[in-house]
Amino acid sequence: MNDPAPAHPYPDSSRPDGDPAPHPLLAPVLGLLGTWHGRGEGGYPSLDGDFTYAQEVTFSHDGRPFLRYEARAWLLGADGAPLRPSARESGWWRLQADGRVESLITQPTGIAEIAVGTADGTTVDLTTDQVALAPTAKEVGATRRVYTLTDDGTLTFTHDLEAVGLPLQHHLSARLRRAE
Ligand code: HEM
Repeated sequence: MNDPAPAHPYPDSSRPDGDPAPHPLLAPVLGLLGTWHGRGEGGYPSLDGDFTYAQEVTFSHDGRPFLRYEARAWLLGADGAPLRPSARESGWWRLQADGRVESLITQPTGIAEIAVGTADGTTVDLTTDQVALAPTAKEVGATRRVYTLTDDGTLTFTHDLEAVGLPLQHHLSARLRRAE
């Protein structure tokens, strides 16, 4: 008979002062570690009007020089109550010695992105390097994601989108507060 599976000996941490200690290359993104909650607004010229959403975003690490990234959003009604689940995505942000970031992000809508950019301790700015689309995915050409930590502990997020034949432009903006 097999032994019962042991607990994972290398759990993720979402704290800068936790165990394991973050890898030194994570220095420019330490301020992102943790779980964030907040609200945002979105729209796109091809859509019927704008929308309001809530989002939960988590950045964690296992001591190696990459972040694990996970984001879930849900749409909100005019009264602020949840309407339905919306976009979710997860991925990996690989920190390089010169502050460059290489990220791999996938979505259940059939879109896989590789985005590259920089992290400087306050802002992470990622622009598409490559997009791969599943056969039935919507046509997405590029994105730009900018995350900014402000002095009052807010994480602002903007997401520009080039899709369905339209040029790169605003799709989302949100303000998030740390939940833990
Ligand atoms: C917080 C995250 C996001 C939210 C709340 C959101 C919300 C929405 C909503 C409400 C729609 C309209 C269709 C529907 O009702 O489901 C939509 C369409 C779309 N979104 Fe997003 N989205 C998010 C992230 C993304 C990301 C990361 C991408 C691409 C990388 C993306 C690409 C698209 C595309 C291609 C469409 C279809 C446009 C069209 O067919 O005209 N979205 N999004």
